[in-house]
Amino acid sequence: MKKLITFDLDGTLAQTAGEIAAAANLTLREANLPEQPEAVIAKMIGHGASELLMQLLQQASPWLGRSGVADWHRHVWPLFQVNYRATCGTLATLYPGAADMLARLDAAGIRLALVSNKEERYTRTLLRALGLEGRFGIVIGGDSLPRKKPDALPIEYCLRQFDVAPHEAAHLGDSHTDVATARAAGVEAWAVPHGYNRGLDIADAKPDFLFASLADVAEHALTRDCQPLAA
Ligand SMILES: O=C(O)COP(=O)(O)O
Ligand SMILES: [Mg+2]
Repeated sequence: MKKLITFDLDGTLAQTAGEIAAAANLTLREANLPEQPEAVIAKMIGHGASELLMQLLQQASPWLGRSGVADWHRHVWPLFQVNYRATCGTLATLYPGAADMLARLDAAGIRLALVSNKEERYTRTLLRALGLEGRFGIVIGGDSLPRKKPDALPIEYCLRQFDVAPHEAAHLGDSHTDVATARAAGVEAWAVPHGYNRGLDIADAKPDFLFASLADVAEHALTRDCQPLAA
């Protein structure tokens, strides 16, 4: 049994595309730029809010005029922060089985940590809204440490804090970034297919285990009995 499991948030534990798209489209409207469908914005999730705005502006480049994307980002980032602060945690929902999986792992004595690329202030707001405040021994956002996923640092930090060796740990995520982070830190890469991953098939990232559901993750973590989709 693993001693520590680190979890990605968006696309792994929670569906957040709706509230991120709402904040993004309100911001685009305020900036007189064309709105984007939620499905397009969902593919930009996974690198934090600031980078998502950068991608939105790159997409809008035909409408940006003479100012570059970086200038626009400086101008629009304060608006986006106001809007995301207002929507963060209002529309997001946990994927089925998320709360139960975490409770079961916690009860079994497995250390739990949250490693998201979302800025820490939004990460904490979201966890509170989802009823997961206090569930994780460590919460790391994209701006908590000098480097974020796919750098190994956030997971290495958790390993150090809990005094756990890499082979005793796993990272569960929804994206290529999560698999790459797990690899860089030397922990097992676990994945779920229900998330965002830029619209690509997460199986292509070759995680060590790919689970059909969060209930299967708990079953595997506790008994190693569950048959993953791929190994
Ligand atoms: O893009 C985000 O806001 C965060 O994404 P993550 O939780 O999947 O790392
Ligand atoms: Mg994710």
